Amino acid sequence: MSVHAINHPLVQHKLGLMREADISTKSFRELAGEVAKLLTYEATQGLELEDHDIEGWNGEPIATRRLKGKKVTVVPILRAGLGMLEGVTDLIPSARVSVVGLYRDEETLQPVPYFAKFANDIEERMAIVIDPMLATGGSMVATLDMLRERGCESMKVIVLVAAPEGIKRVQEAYPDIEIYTASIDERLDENGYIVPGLGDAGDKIFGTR
Ligand SMILES: O=P(O)(O)OC[C@H]1O[C@H](OP(=O)(O)OP(=O)(O)O)[C@H](O)[C@@H]1O
Ligand SMILES: O=c1cc[nH]c(=O)[nH]1
Ligand SMILES: [Mg+2]
Repeated sequence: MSVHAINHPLVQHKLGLMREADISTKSFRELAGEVAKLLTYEATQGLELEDHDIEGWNGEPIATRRLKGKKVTVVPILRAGLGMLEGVTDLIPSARVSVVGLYRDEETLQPVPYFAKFANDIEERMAIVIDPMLATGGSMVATLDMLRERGCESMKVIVLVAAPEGIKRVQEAYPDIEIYTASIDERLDENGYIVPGLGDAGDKIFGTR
């Protein structure tokens, strides 16, 4: 597995704004979508192209290229993953959306599933799983397990912030998966929150803090 920490200036600037203690719901939500879009640009670098000959503006043939390869399903992990969805589908408008609902039990830090609805042909698609926070990794691994059980072979992960603990957990369960993130942060605190992190991303996106 490779972890891609994206150091692009726009990503780093926007992530820095998201870390401000008194950020508004509006700004946090907008920035989550913007950073998700920039990370999607990076995560799709490897998509395959094929030759495509067309007739150009003056009637002459032009050799162009278009996307080949696998179809995509984007998989937001509820709730917070929804805050990244539009940023991703802006760049991949034809993607199907498969939704996984999980929350992390505050005491045990274990993921508790409450919803799942996948694209019908999930086994033919590349899944891009999106969630702002990769903390212990429990929610991400549970989601990847659901996808793999349904025959999905090709999976990528996009998170805004990742803890080393979460990366390790995903790496152990799925050695071949690529993770794209705006930052690998220092550690988890005693409550399983990423430090320095963003705080509770779901609450900040939905204004429920
Ligand atoms: O890596 P983990 O330790 O599993 O933690 C990360 C999960 O916790 C957060 O969701 P939360 O449980 O707060 O649900 P929410 O999105 O509904 O707020 C976050 O959005 C991830 O899904
Ligand atoms: O730092 C964290 C960890 C889990 N979930 C969050 O929203 N933030
Ligand atoms: Mg939350």
